[in-house]
Amino acid sequence: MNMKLSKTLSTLLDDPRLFRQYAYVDGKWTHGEGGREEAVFDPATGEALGHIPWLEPEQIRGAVDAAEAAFVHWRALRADERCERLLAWYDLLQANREDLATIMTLEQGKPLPDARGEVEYGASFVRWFAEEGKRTYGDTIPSHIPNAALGTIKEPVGIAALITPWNFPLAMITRKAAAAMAAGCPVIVKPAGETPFSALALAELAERAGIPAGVFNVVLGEAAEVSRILCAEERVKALSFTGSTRVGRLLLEQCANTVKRVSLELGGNAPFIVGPDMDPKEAAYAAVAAKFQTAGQDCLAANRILVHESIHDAFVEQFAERMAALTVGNGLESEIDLGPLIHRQAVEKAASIVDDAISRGATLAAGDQSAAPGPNFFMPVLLTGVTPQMKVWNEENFAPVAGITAYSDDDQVIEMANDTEYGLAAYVYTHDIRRIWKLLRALEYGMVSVNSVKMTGPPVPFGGVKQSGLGREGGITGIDEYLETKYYCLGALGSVSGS
Ligand SMILES: NC(=O)c1ccc[n+]([C@@H]2O[C@H](COP(=O)([O-])OP(=O)(O)OC[C@H]3O[C@@H](n4cnc5c(N)ncnc54)[C@H](O)[C@@H]3O)[C@@H](O)[C@H]2O)c1
Ligand SMILES: N[C@@H](CC=O)C(=O)O
Repeated sequence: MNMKLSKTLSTLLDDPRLFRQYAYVDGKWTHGEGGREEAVFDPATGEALGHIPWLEPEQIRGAVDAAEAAFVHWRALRADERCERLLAWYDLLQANREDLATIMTLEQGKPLPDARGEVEYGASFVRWFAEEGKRTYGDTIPSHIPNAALGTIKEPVGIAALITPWNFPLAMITRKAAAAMAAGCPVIVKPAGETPFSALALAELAERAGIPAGVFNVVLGEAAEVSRILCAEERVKALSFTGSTRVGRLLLEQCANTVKRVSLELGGNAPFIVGPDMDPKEAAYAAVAAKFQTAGQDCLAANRILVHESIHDAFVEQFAERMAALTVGNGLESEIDLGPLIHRQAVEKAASIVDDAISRGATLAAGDQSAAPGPNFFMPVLLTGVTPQMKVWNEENFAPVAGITAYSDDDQVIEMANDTEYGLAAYVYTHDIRRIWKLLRALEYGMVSVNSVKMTGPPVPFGGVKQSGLGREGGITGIDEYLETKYYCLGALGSVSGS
């Protein structure tokens, strides 16, 4: 392990113990028994921030043993007792917000204000589910059987494996883990190899909050190997995955043998529809906000911007002006709007998407890559004349590449917007109530946001349709992913049971 570089990250923290370079299993910081490890890089500078061990298969199964043992006690706690421990975790997340944000900016690259926002956002799920755990009500069922009482109770499903991506390294964990833990389930988190340190800081704070050993575990290792073991394990009852549709499909297949509960939050290809009645400037500013957050590496990023032909040119002009004002640089510096992309392959993918669009007739309206401040940076790009034949239309570009297309009427834009295998989120900008209702109903998306860039938060049932996923996270439905419904029939009660 490179102590000099590790020291560099820890010296930036008020509490250096939040920077951990071990896995966390059964309440213990754990190294890999086979000596395998992986370096973690700052995408802004390319420097190694530290190293993480890869656990061996037996150690991954050891995490399942630990979770199995912890389940007995954790599920037996009253909901309000679990709530207290989760609220203590929430308080610690808030108290350590600045350090958590620094760790996140260093490993993920997003600007520090965005990282602070994500810590706040991630913590909000812990508070929400801490409370929601007290409301996992069952039902009373009017009996059709003589002298019987019927009903349901909710029980924790069991051990949950949580596999998460690098673009939101903290909130994608807490949205799952807090729901599972509030329901009474222990969790085994497998974070992305690019951003493990946020997950490990969460583990450190969970321990300080009094979450018992084995309830919150973080395993590290070769992604495909770890996932295969967790999916094959019969004792793991639920898998919740956030990441690409490609990997989501693989994991769904791998969970078939043990018939697990599977929740998938996968890729998006969000249309951003602008109606003819909109002020071009208002709509363009909103579209820039919906496109460039986290440098476009957001499942909710506006991927295809569809603008009514009557205001198309004015919209493009306003969009370009607003986009030109965005600053690109190291997220630790002040006044930065876009940090780096996660790694060099992401930059290469973005460049190939732009080249493909230009070769198929799109116009490069803005986006000079010679101004990029480093090899992992990609300057915002504006393409006009985008068509369905282009990758920028069909693929989730996950980069600061905006593609704009003109349309002529509502029926056409509905067809265009739905022309994708994805169905996560869609944006609609118009003040015409009839158009709003028509689009809202016709769009094949799990979430539709009208005249608002911000759409997420703890009360929201977050999730997609089509190949964007299965299930919902957050909201009153989020905890159901970790609960079984047990039906009971109490027979031979005598006439007192009523109906
Ligand atoms: N719908 C949502 O809520 C949501 C939220 C955030 C990100 N995402 C999606 O995530 C994607 C970007 O994240 P990413 O690049 O980290 O995704 P990814 O699918 O490459 O990786 C996600 C996780 O899966 C692991 N993984 C990678 N390859 C694997 C394999 N072969 N077998 C098992 N596990 C494997 C990774 O280590 C990581 O932990 C985008 O498609 C984005 O839209 C979706
Ligand atoms: N912004 C999304 C994460 C997608 O990448 C969220 O709020 O969950």
